[in-house]
This record gives sequence, C-alpha cells and structure tokens, in this order.
Amino acid sequence: MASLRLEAVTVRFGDRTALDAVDLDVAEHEIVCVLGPSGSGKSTLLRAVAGLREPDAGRVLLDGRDQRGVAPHRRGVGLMFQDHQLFPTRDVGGNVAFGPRMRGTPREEAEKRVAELLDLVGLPGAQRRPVTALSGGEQQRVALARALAPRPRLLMLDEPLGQLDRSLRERLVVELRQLFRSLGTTVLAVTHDQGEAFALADRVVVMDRGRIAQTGSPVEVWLRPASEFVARFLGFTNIAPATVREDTADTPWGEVPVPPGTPSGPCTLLIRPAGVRLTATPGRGLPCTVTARTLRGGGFSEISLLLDPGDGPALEASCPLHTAPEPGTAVTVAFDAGDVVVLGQDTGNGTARRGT
Ligand SMILES: Nc1ncnc2c1ncn2[C@@H]1O[C@H](COP(=O)(O)OP(=O)(O)OP(=O)(O)O)[C@@H](O)[C@H]1O
Repeated sequence: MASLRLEAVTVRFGDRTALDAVDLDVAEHEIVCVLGPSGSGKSTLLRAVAGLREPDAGRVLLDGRDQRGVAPHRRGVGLMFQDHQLFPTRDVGGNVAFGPRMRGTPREEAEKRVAELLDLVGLPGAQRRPVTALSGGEQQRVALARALAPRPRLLMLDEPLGQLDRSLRERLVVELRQLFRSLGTTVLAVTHDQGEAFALADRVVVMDRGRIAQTGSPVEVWLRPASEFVARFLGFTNIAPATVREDTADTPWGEVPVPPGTPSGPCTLLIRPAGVRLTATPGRGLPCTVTARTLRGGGFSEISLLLDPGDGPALEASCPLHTAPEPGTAVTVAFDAGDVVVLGQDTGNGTARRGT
C-alpha cells in the first residue's frame, strides 16, 4: 500500500481553475474522503492522481515518486467510478478477473483471486451470475471487487455509493470501512454526501472552488467547522455576524456566551443546533415560537426544531425525540458556549497537511 502526496497541484480548463495549488497528504492505510459541492474540483483531484489528467503545475507523488509522465495503468492505482461501469456481457467472475487477466495473470490464479474477493465483498460463489441480474448494491460490490483485484497501491472511489438508496448506503459504508481496515488499503474517496464521508473516513477534506477549505477528523470538522462556507456546506444555519466582548457575544439573538479565550471584536458566529437549549425558566432567555419540526439523525433519535424569535433570524435547535414541543408552542431558549464556534475567513489553502 502507498502513501500519496499532492504538492501545489493546479489544474486549469481554459480560464477556469479546477484545482488551485492543492496540498494534500494521504498516509499509508489512511482513508481520506474529499467532500464538497458540485464543481468544487473533487473528480479533477482524483483524475490528477490517477494520471487521467496531468496537472498544469505542482506534483503528484506516490510513495515519494513523482508521477509526471507515468501512464495511468502503471501507477498501481485502482479506480471505482460512480456508475460502476461493469461489462454487461461478462458475468460476475469475468468482470472481477478483468484486471488480473489483462496483466497476464494465469487463469487458475485469477480464478482463485476472484473467489477470494467475492467472499470478501459478501458475494461468495457469484462468479457465473450475469451482472445484469444483480441489484444495485450487488453491482456495487462487484465493482469494488473488480477495483481491488489487481491489488492497487491506492484505491480511489468516486461517489462509490452514489446510486444506492440511503439504507443500503448506510449499511455498505460501514462494511466498506471494515473491509479497507482489514486489508490495510489506502483510500482516497470523493463524495458530496457528508454522512457517507463521515462514516467512511479517518479524515475528511472539504473543498471549495478548487481549494481545500478544511481538513480534519470527521468529529473535528463536525464540531468545529473552520469557516462559514464549511458550516453552511455541512447544513448549519445558525450563523450570524457578532461582536465578542470578553466571554459573551452580541448577536441578532441577543447575548450569547462564547468559549473561554475567544478574541474580542467582530466575527461570524455559529451556534450548533445542539447548543440551542430549550429552558424551563420563562423570562430568562430568548422567547421563541416553534414553527416546524423534522426528524433527524441516523436512527431518527433527534428532532430538529425551527424556532422563530420574533425579531432576529430563525434558529435551529435539536432536541430529543420524546421531549420535542409541537409547532406553535412558545418556548424559551438559552445558549451553550460549548456549541458556539467562531468561524474563520473562507478558503485559504495550505492547511491540508496531516496533523497541521
Ligand atoms: N473536461 C473539462 N472541461 C472543462 N471544464 C471542466 C472539465 N472537467 C471539469 N471542469 C470544470 O472544473 C471544475 C471542477 O469540476 P469537477 O468535476 O472536478 O468537480 P466535482 O467537485 O467533482 O463536481 P461533481 O460533484 O458535480 O462531480 C468545474 O467548474 C467543472 O466545470
């Protein structure tokens, strides 16, 4: 398995910069998920690593070796694209054996490898089934087995579960993570689905217009989005201009406590929905009316409440399923400094190295 390094990789299409001096390290055995809105440069990044598009500037290094001029099939990189691209005229075994056979692996050895891989992806004995007779999730597994068959140094996945329905995706993503862990595979995946990225990755990289907006563990990024762009991309909406004075901030929702050590002055503030608490003490806090409620969270254990504070922007609060008040209920809100985040400026680059 390999380590990957991108050094100031830039890719342009005419006057459009799809990747803008991107620095990124992926360690051996690490699973990194690149996340970002449509057009942010995710696929271009994969294509540059795979050698399907040479960078206009910068370097791609695999195990420390510059890949400029190395043909895609000589990079030892496995690619799995969104639409699986299985060969419809070949059966499952024929699809999985394709890579090894192209490399001249003897038939018997290739067949052994196919059997091992089909066991691994949970389709034992499926060699002779036509791929057209498989469900979407089964096709996904075959595509994965095919990508793993040539023993790639680095496996790259482009929207690996994009075509599947949510429940299947949630199950497969857990299986994939376990599989990559047990194989020790180095993985670079791209997706626009944050749930998928957070479930799969050791580290997520959020992209914004060809640059890296934030990199960190899923928990770090979820708890501390670096900028307004990242916070909004993750779906947070309680974001407002504020002015910090000592341990509180003036906001459109009144005074909000901020974490100790927050620098004074103007800033943009995020209050995570978990930090918007409904209190039982009327008169102390911000009076609001519940305007809507939505089920949230994997097991639907949480309710997202939309609150109207009368004057000031709407607020989102999260609260446990059993205690969620009905729309129309008058509530009082207090804020928890632990879920208040001072957001930085939007996209700077150069914060993408591991551990920085
Ligand atoms: N072959 C191309 N010719 C011209 N422009 C391109 C080409 N490929 C990509 N681009 C542009 O480069 C930018 C990045 O595209 P890219 O496909 O990498 O984004 P993405 O994040 O993968 O998007 P999506 O999630 O929609 O697949 C976009 O503005 C896109 O229009």
